[in-house]
Amino acid sequence: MASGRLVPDRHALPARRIGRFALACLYREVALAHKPGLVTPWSRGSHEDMDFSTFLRSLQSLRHYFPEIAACGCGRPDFGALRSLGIDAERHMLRATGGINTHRGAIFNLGLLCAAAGVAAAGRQRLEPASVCALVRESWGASMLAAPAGGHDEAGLSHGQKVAVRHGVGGARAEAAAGFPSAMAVGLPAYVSVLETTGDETRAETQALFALIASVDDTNLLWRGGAAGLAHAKRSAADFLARGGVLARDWRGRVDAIDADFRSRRLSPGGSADLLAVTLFLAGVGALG
Ligand SMILES: CC(C)(COP(=O)(O)OP(=O)(O)OC[C@H]1O[C@@H](n2cnc3c(N)ncnc32)[C@H](O[C@H]2O[C@H](COP(=O)(O)OP(=O)(O)OP(=O)(O)O)[C@@H](O)[C@H]2O)[C@@H]1O)[C@@H](O)C(=O)NCCC(=O)NCCS
Ligand SMILES: Nc1ncnc2[nH]cnc12
Repeated sequence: MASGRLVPDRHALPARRIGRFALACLYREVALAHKPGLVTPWSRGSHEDMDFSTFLRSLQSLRHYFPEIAACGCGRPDFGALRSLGIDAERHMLRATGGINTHRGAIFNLGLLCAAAGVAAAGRQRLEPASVCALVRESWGASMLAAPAGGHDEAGLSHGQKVAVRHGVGGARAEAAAGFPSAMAVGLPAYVSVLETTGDETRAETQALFALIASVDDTNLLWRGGAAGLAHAKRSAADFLARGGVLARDWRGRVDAIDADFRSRRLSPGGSADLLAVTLFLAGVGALG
């Protein structure tokens, strides 16, 4: 694939549509009311340093990034071109939030999916969940595993890298490099099944989030709670699902109880929240083509 950001004008419209849709998916994730340990419009969850307005500022700072990376995808870029857009976007986000990491995972995951949707749109291929995920895996999977991480502290390691070393998990990079197996095999089926049964977006989103928490090795949970924290969060989510999930009559009360428990343990499933936004993107990508 050739590197380069120059994009012919005929790609501007689909790229804008793809990028705006990614932003809308991120908005739906943070706006979802009942979530365990995560920021909502009414709660900081397990976070002292951010709230809903921090996320809105972050989204505002990313409004050009997603259309831009989708447009870049139309030119069939190599990973280096995408990476430099991603690192720029991280900088904008950190400036807008006063140094708080709201969307680093999403900049990476949804950035890659926007670029893949751009590749497909430019090649007049149908936009489908499996094909855009396969494009991410086949086009950039090997390069993203080989690239150094963007988020560094004084020791030069991101939180994700530190827990990868300690606990041997792959995190955001392994998920994207494999073509988003958690979103495809866990988040999307849970979302689609509840949406078909109930017609209720909120319940479908909540069920998908819990299915993801029950199955993903979320490096945020590992960072904050260690192996015991991750295991506890997975068990709580699996138990919620086993008792009927969002199809149970008292589901909101049960989510709120799990939220209180996560907050008391300072647990936050930020990686699963990002993968909920990825799931929503995949659920709607077919309508963008
Ligand atoms: C490739 C990078 C994304 C680097 O990833 P790395 O694995 O090195 O780790 P992190 O920098 O720690 O970030 C990865 C974030 O990905 C999310 N995530 C976690 N687990 C998974 C998973 N299994 N699958 C998918 N995604 C996952 C998660 O994001 C959320 O957490 C963020 C908050 O994190 P953190 O700052 O650690 O949180 P706090 O607990 O609040 O910290 P303290 O309060 O304790 O200080 C939040 O933003 C969510 O989004 C992970 O955190 C990337 O950094 C990189 O290389 N970027 C360069 C750009 C690039 O290459 N772009 C390519 C083209 S787009
Ligand atoms: N709603 C949310 N709360 C906390 N961290 C997150 N990372 C992504 N979405 C999040």
